[in-house]
Amino acid sequence: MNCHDLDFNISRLGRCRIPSPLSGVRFVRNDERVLYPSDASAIEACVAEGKPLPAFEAAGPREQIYFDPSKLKCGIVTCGGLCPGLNDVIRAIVLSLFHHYGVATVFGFRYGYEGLTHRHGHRPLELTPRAVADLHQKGGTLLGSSRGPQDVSEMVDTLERMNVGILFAIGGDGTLRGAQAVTEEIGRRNLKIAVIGIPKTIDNDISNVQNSFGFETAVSEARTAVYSANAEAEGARNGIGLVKLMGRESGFIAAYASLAHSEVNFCLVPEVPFTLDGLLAALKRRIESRGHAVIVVAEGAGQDLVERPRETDASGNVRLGDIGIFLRDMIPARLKNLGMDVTLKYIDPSYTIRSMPANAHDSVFCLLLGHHAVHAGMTGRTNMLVGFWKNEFTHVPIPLAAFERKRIDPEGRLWSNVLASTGQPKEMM
Ligand SMILES: Nc1ncnc2c1ncn2[C@@H]1O[C@H](COP(=O)(O)OP(=O)(O)OP(=O)(O)O)[C@@H](O)[C@H]1O
Ligand SMILES: O=P(O)(O)OC[C@H]1O[C@](O)(CO)[C@@H](O)[C@@H]1O
Repeated sequence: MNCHDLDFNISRLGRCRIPSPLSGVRFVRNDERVLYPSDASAIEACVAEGKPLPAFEAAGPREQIYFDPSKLKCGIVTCGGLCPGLNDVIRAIVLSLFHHYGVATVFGFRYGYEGLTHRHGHRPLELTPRAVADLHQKGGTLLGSSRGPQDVSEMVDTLERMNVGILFAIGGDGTLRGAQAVTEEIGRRNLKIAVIGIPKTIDNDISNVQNSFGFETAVSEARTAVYSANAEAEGARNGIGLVKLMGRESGFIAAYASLAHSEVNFCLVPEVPFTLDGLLAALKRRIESRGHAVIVVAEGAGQDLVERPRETDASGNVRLGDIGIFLRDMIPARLKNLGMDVTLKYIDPSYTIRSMPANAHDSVFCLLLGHHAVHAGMTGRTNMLVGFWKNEFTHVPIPLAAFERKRIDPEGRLWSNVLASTGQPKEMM
């Protein structure tokens, strides 16, 4: 992607026309920009060529809004896998709409995009401040979620019939592509409906978004599993603790959990290929010298080593082979052939982690994401998501976020840290 692609104008429904009551909003932000990228050479190149520096629009409340709060109805939908903080975001949107702007009608569409079609018969929930009061204390999503294609035209029919002015779509790259398809259909019908995305991915793999909500909770829960794996490994002769964590194409949870617990000896991520022989040789050396080892593997790592189901899930995401089970079975068997008996304990906390309530930091993050989503929607912005970049909340056009995954740069600073703490991956090839 050319860095100038980021110097954009966010889509808007039209000119702002209604003075905002901004009852509870303390400050109003002008159209500031958050520079991208932080890479000095890219910035120097822009300056040398006389081009404007690429930037995201800063998020925040504006002096004028597009919708009339007294007539506005909004909808919220959650799609894809669970993630800590989903309920916090739902609650933040409802409370911001109500308290900051005086919007009283918010529908919660049930079970993902299914709830926007009529054929599944899911009736929307009415989300009042009272209905969401304690929501942030629970994991999961009040609304339910789903995968699988839905008829976009039918979804827009529902929005039109229910007179929804802003749809908030909370989900991963699939959900965001769906939100874009909905926006395009809205445009074809010339309707005044805004669609705002809030990126949800436990894998932290949305492009042009520095951090996504739930990731920090996931890392801290993953660290608990790594502690247990380490205790099990140290408690046995030739003990190995093996932990599998989520991360289909991006190994951020595995990498950060490894950094958070520097006892991890091998961190295997999708971005860095390895061979079984290389891993076994390094593992054997480690156990010979220290008597135990801890391995963290992301679910998408080593896919060339395992049998893959040749299937997709309902949304078309490729199903992965189970690298955790493969290593659990292969490591003791192959090390035995090499003359070493080991005791391996396997921990897969994936679903436990992603269904947790958000930790304190993620709760704050979700609250602010929800508020910024409401501010953006109220001004008539559309086909965008609320991002986070250089510690600023930003407006990111959906096409810049949903079509290419963010992945670990193996040569980058994070990965250098992983190398420094494990000292292993390069010799495992
Ligand atoms: N191009 C698209 N047009 C319309 N709907 C889409 C499109 N791409 C994905 N969707 C829909 O978006 C929903 C969520 O997609 P998906 O199941 O891939 O989860 P996700 O949002 O990527 O979250 P996760 O990160 O948990 O996988 C599904 O109902 C899927 O059918
Ligand atoms: O089992 P499910 O619900 O389809 O979700 C699994 C996937 O969802 C993710 O958590 C992304 O949200 C991936 O890491 C994982 O592969």
